[in-house]
Amino acid sequence: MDIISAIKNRQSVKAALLADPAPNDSELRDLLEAGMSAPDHGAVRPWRFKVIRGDDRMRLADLFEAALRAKEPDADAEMIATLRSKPMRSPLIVAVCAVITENHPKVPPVEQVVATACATQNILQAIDASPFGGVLLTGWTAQDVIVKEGLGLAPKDEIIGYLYLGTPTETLRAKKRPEVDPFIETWPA
Ligand SMILES: Cc1cc2nc3c(=O)[nH]c(=O)nc-3n(C[C@H](O)[C@H](O)[C@H](O)COP(=O)(O)O)c2cc1C
Repeated sequence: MDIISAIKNRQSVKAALLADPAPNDSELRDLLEAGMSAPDHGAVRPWRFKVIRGDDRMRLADLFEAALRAKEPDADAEMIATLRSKPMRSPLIVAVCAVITENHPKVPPVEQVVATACATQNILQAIDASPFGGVLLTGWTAQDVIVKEGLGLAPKDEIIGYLYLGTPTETLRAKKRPEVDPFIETWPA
């Protein structure tokens, strides 16, 4: 497939449809390397990839639970169990983070977030071109300071999302994408 068709046909795979085998360390490195060609004002390289594999997903579940208990002391067992189950859906998670350089003379925090998002998209595109599948998910935990701290981040930093990875258990059906024309305007009108 040519590159333009590959971009137009990329799609995510539901986390629950991602099973073993997940990319091994070498395969994952190759996928993450696609992030290195993201546009990046000032070459700040704000992205960090926290790899959480196999049983270590339980540690992420522990962190999510601690954050929930702090946020909602009355959280019941069902809420806790639902949250804890999230990281267990796929065999491998990469928390894609932006470590923000504050007071950068040229590159405001929003541009560092955008650069990390661009890196994420490159990685999603690489995943789509591989035998593996992936999806970027967030939820409230991505903004939570306890989760950030547990992942080794400061409150100023951002969790762009949790990239769930594995091998798709179903063949994907092509998705219909929106027509681009409604999104195009000539300015000034
Ligand atoms: C920053 C970000 C966070 C997202 N978080 C969620 C999420 O928490 N839950 C969800 O169902 N989709 C979320 N999505 C959307 C999915 O990643 C995905 O794009 C969506 O399932 C549609 O699939 P597609 O990529 O094939 O169009 C998020 C997307 C982005 C860019």
